[in-house]
Amino acid sequence: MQIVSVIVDVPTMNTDKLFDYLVPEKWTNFIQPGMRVSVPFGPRMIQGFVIEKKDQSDVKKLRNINEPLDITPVLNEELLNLGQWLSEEVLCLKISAYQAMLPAAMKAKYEKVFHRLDRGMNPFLDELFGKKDELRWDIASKNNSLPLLQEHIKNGTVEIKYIVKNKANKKTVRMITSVLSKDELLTVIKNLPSNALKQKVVLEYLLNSTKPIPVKKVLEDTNSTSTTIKSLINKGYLKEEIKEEYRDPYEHRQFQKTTPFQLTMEQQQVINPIIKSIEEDYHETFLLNGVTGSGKTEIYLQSIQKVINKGMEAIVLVPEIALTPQMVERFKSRFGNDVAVLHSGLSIGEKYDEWRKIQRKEAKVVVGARSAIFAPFESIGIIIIDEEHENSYKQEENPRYHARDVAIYRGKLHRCPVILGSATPSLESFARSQKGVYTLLSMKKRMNNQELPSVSIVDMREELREGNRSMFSRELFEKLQDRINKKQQTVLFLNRRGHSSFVMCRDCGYVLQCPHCDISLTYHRFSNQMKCHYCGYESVVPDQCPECLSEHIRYFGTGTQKVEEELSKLLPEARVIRMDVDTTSRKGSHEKLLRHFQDGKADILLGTQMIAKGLDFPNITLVGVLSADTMLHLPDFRASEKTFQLLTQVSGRAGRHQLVGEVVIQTYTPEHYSIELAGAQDYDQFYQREMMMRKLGSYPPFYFITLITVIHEDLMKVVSVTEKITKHLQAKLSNDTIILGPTTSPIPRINNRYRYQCLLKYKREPDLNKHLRYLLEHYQQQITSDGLTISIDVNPYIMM
Ligand SMILES: Nc1ncnc2c1ncn2[C@@H]1O[C@H](COP(=O)(O)OP(=O)(O)OP(=O)(O)O)[C@@H](O)[C@H]1O
Ligand SMILES: [Zn+2]
Ligand SMILES: [Zn+2]
Repeated sequence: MQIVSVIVDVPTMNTDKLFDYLVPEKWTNFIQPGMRVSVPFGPRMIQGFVIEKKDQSDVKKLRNINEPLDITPVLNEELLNLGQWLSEEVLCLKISAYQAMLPAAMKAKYEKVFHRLDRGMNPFLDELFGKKDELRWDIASKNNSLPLLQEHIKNGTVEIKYIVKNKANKKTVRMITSVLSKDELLTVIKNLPSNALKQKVVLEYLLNSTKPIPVKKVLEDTNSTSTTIKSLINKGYLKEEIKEEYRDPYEHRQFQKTTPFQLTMEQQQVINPIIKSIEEDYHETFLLNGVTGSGKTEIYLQSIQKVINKGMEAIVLVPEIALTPQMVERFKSRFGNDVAVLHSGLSIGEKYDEWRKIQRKEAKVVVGARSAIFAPFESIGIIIIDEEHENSYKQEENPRYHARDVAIYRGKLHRCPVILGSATPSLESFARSQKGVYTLLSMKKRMNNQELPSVSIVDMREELREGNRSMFSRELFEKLQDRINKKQQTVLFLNRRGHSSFVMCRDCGYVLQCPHCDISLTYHRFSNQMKCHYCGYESVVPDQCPECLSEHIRYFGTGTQKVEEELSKLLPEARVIRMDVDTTSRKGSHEKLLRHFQDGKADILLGTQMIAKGLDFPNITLVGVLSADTMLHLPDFRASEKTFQLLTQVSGRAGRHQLVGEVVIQTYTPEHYSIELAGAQDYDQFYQREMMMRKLGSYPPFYFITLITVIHEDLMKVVSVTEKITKHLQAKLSNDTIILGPTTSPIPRINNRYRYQCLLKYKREPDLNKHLRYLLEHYQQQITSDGLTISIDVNPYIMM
């Protein structure tokens, strides 16, 4: 008897365990762990992952699996174990861990159908089903036939079936070739009846080709129809075949092959220990701390080359926002078709195809955003995380994992190096390098010994005092003019995070709020509407203050559009490219805008976070930061760190090649240490200062933190559940652990649901996850049926 244990696609705590099923004889040898199967679960068919095979089960009456959904396993043994580990580490359901590892196309899609059981005479069913046995739910619903069908289900003439659909479809193309020799073809053509003109054209077209040609191309080139082709196939002159084709997002791009650079002394020193660990097969985590433009990417490329030479594979993670065409190009130009790329700009089908290249070992290197850490490689020789300090490596929904932790887990298993690279490492990572947990590798010099750009910090309060009301300080404006005269390029950076355009009454100070969330509405200039970024609520912009009826109500804050307008007034001759969510939402637009800038078709690149990273253009000699401190005031203990990192990153875009760079940072709080030290580009000093603050506040890296948020529409309930959770943990956890709460969350209400939280700070709580799991189980009933949400974030990056 063949039995398999399956994790089923039902996302609740109750079902977060293995269910046993029998494997019908015909599939005994076929079914393997890691395959997806469809299985009966209650009255439905659902998708599941086979975790293990066994001969015995404690369950008496087992049901059969319905059918396999894969030919080969989609999760290998390593990934199956990794999912188990992940679910324990971040307290998520196993099914969500496994789903996170696969491309979206492989998530189950369910279809409900009615199945006719009685073939007798029934006019209603005859009409509804026609000659078929099955009828799709949505069609029945459209016909308003559901109530009558319900009757038939009750008396057993119809049943409901659930079908698990595979969304993961492969792209295929129809190809044709001639099966005749050239001479035979010529004879056929000669003997064709005179009215078979079209057939003649097609056969003549195929005279000179021996390889299969896509049908589509033949039709286009000969201006014929598929009927013509079909009759030629029927006559036995042509042969048709179906070929699978990858959707290649970079199909139309040419990549010029690059060769490795001769490494500088500093680069050589840094790469030696990495190569040693590749050659001698041991795991080590390196923190590669190199200033912007010091040549970190070249270190990655040459290390990967070593790995490929050994016949092994490489994973490279890049923050989503930095997965620019320029970045992809650097890898594709060095390794050609060995590179697969995974990021959110690809369509579902393209992602699926890139993933399959990896699974089939047709790619050696994957360059991708966070989830590429689960690439199904089997002999990994190196894992690289570029810009390791980026918060986007933490997933902010279940499973709430951090790619860095997964990287180190896999690195240990594969006995290979893990490289964390950054000009501004996260405080946690740098602290670990100081303690010797990670090996620190530093590069302090830029290529060609080019100086880091000089930074000047401008106090915008001073500007205002001296009568300058513009969003540009006099210094920045002068420099902007100067670059335009010199035909050099400028990057203007506007920090939008934590800073949106809101509408305020100038008389009474009233700010327009979302009626469902305790947060102000954002003004959208293009549609002239107010929008809530949390729940999607929209309203028109009022021309009167709802509070005091004053007409002096208008929007504040600086959006990229507003800056663009101002630029066109002050510097009408400047050619500006604006890059933000609005101008880059269309596929390929990001790439196009950057190419424009690179080709010198613009003087100023104006943008948000998305231009802070990865840009490496020789003609950029000025970087202006319009509003350095907007992030500083967020209720987040990492606010200073984020500000420092971002300012350093943006500044690093200037003067990377021959020309010298300058940076102007505008701020209202020039005395804040994160701005001052970003200006001085002094990471070490910043690290010392910030560590002191973290120690004072009992924050990471001195303490671990876990954030519990309770959400429900009934405020009383939220308060009482949070209180009970806090009490429970107070009783269970050690006295050294700090428990803050219950308190309202920084955003107290989203979409009419109230939010309370409890923050844990601890040095050692080996049983914490056990206690937390107990709480989740305890509230399971209310979570499934009463709309209660308890979100647990181990090592949170968003404190709202
Ligand atoms: N050994 C070398 N010889 C000559 N040029 C090099 C060498 N290494 C790197 N470069 C070039 O120097 C420039 C900066 O290098 P790179 O972009 O790799 O730096 P980085 O540290 O990754 O920068 P950032 O973190 O700021 O993006 C690039 O144009 C790169 O091609
Ligand atoms: Zn008012
Ligand atoms: Zn809202």
